[in-house]
Amino acid sequence: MKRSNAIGLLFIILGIVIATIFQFFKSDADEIAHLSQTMQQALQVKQLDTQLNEHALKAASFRLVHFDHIVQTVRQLSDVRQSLQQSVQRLPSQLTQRFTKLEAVIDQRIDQLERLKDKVALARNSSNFLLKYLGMNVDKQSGEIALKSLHAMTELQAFQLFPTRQRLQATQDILNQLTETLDREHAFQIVAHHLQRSFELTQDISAILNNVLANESQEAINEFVSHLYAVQTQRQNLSNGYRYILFAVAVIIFIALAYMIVRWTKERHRAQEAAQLFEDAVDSMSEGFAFFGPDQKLVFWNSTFARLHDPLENRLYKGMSWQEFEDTQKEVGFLLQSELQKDGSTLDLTCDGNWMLSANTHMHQGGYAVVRVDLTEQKRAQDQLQLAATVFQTASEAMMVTDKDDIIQMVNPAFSKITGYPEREVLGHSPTLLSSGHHNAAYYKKMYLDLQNTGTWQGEIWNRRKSGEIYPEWLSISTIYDDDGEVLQRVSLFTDITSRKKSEERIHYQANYDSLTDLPNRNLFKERLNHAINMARRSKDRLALLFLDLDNFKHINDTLGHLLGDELLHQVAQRLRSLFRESDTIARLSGDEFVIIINEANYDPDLQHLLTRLLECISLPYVLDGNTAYTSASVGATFFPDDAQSGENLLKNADAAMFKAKEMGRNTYSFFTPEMNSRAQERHTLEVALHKALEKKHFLLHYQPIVDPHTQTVVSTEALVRWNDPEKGLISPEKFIPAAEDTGLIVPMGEWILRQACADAAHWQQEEGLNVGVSVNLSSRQFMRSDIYGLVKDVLKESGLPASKLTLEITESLLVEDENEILKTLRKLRDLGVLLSIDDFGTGYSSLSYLKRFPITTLKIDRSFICDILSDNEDAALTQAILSMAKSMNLKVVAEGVENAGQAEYLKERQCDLIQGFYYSKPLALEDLLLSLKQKKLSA
Ligand SMILES: Nc1nc2c(ncn2[C@@H]2O[C@@H]3COP(=O)(O)O[C@H]4[C@@H](O)[C@H](n5cnc6c(=O)[nH]c(N)nc65)O[C@@H]4COP(=O)(O)O[C@H]3[C@H]2O)c(=O)[nH]1
Repeated sequence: MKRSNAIGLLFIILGIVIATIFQFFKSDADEIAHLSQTMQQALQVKQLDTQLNEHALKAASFRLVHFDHIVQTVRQLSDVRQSLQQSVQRLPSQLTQRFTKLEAVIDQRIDQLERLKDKVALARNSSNFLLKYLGMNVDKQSGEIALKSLHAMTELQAFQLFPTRQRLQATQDILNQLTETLDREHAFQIVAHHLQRSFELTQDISAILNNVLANESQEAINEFVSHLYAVQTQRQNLSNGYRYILFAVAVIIFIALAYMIVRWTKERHRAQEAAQLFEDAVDSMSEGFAFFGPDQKLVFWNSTFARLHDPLENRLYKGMSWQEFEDTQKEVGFLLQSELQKDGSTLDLTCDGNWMLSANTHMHQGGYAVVRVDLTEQKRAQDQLQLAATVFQTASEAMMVTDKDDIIQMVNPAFSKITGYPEREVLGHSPTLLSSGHHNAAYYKKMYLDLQNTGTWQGEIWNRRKSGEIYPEWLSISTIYDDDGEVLQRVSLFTDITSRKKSEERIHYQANYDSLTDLPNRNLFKERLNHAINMARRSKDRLALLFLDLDNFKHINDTLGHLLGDELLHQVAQRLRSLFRESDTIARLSGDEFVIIINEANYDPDLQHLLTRLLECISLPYVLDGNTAYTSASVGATFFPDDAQSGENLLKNADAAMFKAKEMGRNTYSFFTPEMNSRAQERHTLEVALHKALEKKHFLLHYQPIVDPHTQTVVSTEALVRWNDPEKGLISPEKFIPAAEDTGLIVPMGEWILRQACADAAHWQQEEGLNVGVSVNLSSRQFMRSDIYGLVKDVLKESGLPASKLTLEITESLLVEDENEILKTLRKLRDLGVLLSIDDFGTGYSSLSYLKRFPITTLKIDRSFICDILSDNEDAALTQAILSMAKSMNLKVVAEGVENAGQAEYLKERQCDLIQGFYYSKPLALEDLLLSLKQKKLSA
């Protein structure tokens, strides 16, 4: 029997016992209560009986005026007797018998009382009669008789009051005497008769009273009561006995119950412990486990099961049906994939990326044991293993696994590809078969020690391929240890870094060398200079730094083109190399600037001699693609530690000295002196001031008219920037434009100039009604460094100036830069309708072919040709050639720098389209220009 059933049965029995006991006690209590009630009734009977005695006594002694009390008491007695009769019926038969007896006695007693009442009533009537009679007839008789009658009456009454034997005799005697007397006195015979009668009645009353008082009833009642008491006591004792027994039974049951409860509690506790142990054990299982009972309801699941079903979001609950469990899984899309296995289990992929093996076993008692094995890690490991195998097979890095004795166990295809050794030729061999002999024993010893100490080593190593070729590789070795910390295997990974080394070298070269001359560039120069300074500081030597700038290189570049310019630079570098020692550093800083670091240099004549030779060497003719070109150099020289302590300052010094050499007429050298610093300082100050001036808007524009000599009308103007310094007044652009270009300030400055010029021209066009255009100079650097097309488009839109009224003046040097980009931008500008003019035409690159490619509209002949046009045949011829060529190419020509009428006339005669120069007007402030234009004061 199951424990729960046993407990149920026990409680049922207990309930029955308790109910029976309760019933028993209830009936027992009823019975006892009934007995006690009967007893009370019996005592009441006894009490009434006693009262009846008293009433009888009083009645017999004629002390009762009436018999109401007797009647009432008799009635009460009858009622109580009736109740008692009913009560007695439920009592044992012995009591019934006694009660029957009692009833008879009571009946008898009531009879006696009835008789007593009658007798007493008769006696009292007789007495009353006698008294009345005597009272009425006392005068008719002798006093003796009356007295005797009264005496007899008195005696009689005394007897009635105290009916003793003596008094009976005495009363009898008196009555006898009276009777005798009365016989003679006939009139009083009736008295005698009544006295006799009263006497007899009194005797009867006394007899009845005696019977009444004989206490038969009391005896009967007492007997009944004592029996009743005995029954009650017996019943009480019996009840007590039962109580004790029941108490004992209750105690036994209670002890038994307590024992059972304690046992059950212990067993339950043990069962709970066992269940807990089971749950803990199941809970600690790495497998997920859940149990659905025979009713298909979820009874239990462990934490692994909960974790694996995490996406169900705590929707598992005790009592959940199998169907509900499956529906919930579907609802949340728990299973992404499920593969049936041979053993009936399934390999599932869950929506949170876990893999698990699921088996649902149907129990023979019904229900399911649901087991989930988390295979995520295993799957991952498997995948990783597969990945590792794939990586091993497909990696471009060579991999080699050696055992603890340094014997090759595994190599991958990349190993064979790099080393040229197929796997079978290296397995079982030592990696030393790859040794190139490039490294000494110390190198390998260091590697071995590192591996022993840290388990890893990495670095560059040169090995030998099967073909015998030596190559560099980047090798990383790591060690795998066993559980005891002993070396198990070593894994070596290496890549062939031949090409990387080459590209590193290339990158290093590009970062540090000038590709045109193969000389160190500014970067490497700085490094070398600092190194040389440190060395010189240590060895307390002096070093010299030379700054060399080619004279008129720009001109050569412009005239011969940049390819030949480059060739010239290349040849200069070769000449420099041939002049200086290997230990000296020759570097190209930029363009035509070279620097030379001379270690252990002295002011001695040797250095001066070297400098002279340097100048001579540079000024020798250069043959460039069949053309002979000449150049010279200006060289500045400075010394460490005499002139400066740092590389930066040394370079500044050498630069300043080179400027000095330029000032000295070029093709010469100059040694740095402290005064030269002030010049460099000046340039720096200029740069700072320019920044400030731009911020504070200290620039303004002057406009120089461009005149059509044939009509003598102003067709356009050239905008020329001025720096209006609050202290120095107007400063010429030639003094600050180069600095603005060097610092990049030319970009914001040029933007401002273009905006202002277009705004002014739009003003005089629209407000003043002057149909005059404007030309704006665009510096090559400004052109290269900003989005000129976007700027021009915006500015035209903003100002409202027609594009055809804007001419952009560019220099020839711009056209030889990055041709394609420039061409694209110029074409876009031209498409806008803007005119494009080549400034300073004739001074630069003399190939005219670009004029065809670029959308140029105007050529501006440089004023250096105009100024001697009347005296110099060459200038005149060149001007003529430009004019003819322009005409044939349909280009307009502006001659600038025209200072006199002769020049103007000359140009006009040769069909020069436009003229600009002091002859017509100097550059004017806006107001002055407007005034002149309005007054048409432009003709010379
Ligand atoms: N001796 C002489 N000179 C004459 C005569 N007619 C005009 N000039 C001067 O020649 C220069 C013409 O400008 P440029 O060739 O573009 O040469 C300009 C131009 O290259 C540059 N420059 C001036 N303004 C700007 C500007 O707004 N932007 C840029 N990027 N450069 C500018 O500064 C250079 C010098 O400008 P300026 O000093 O204004 O000098 C102006 C002008 O004053 C003449 O009959 N005789």
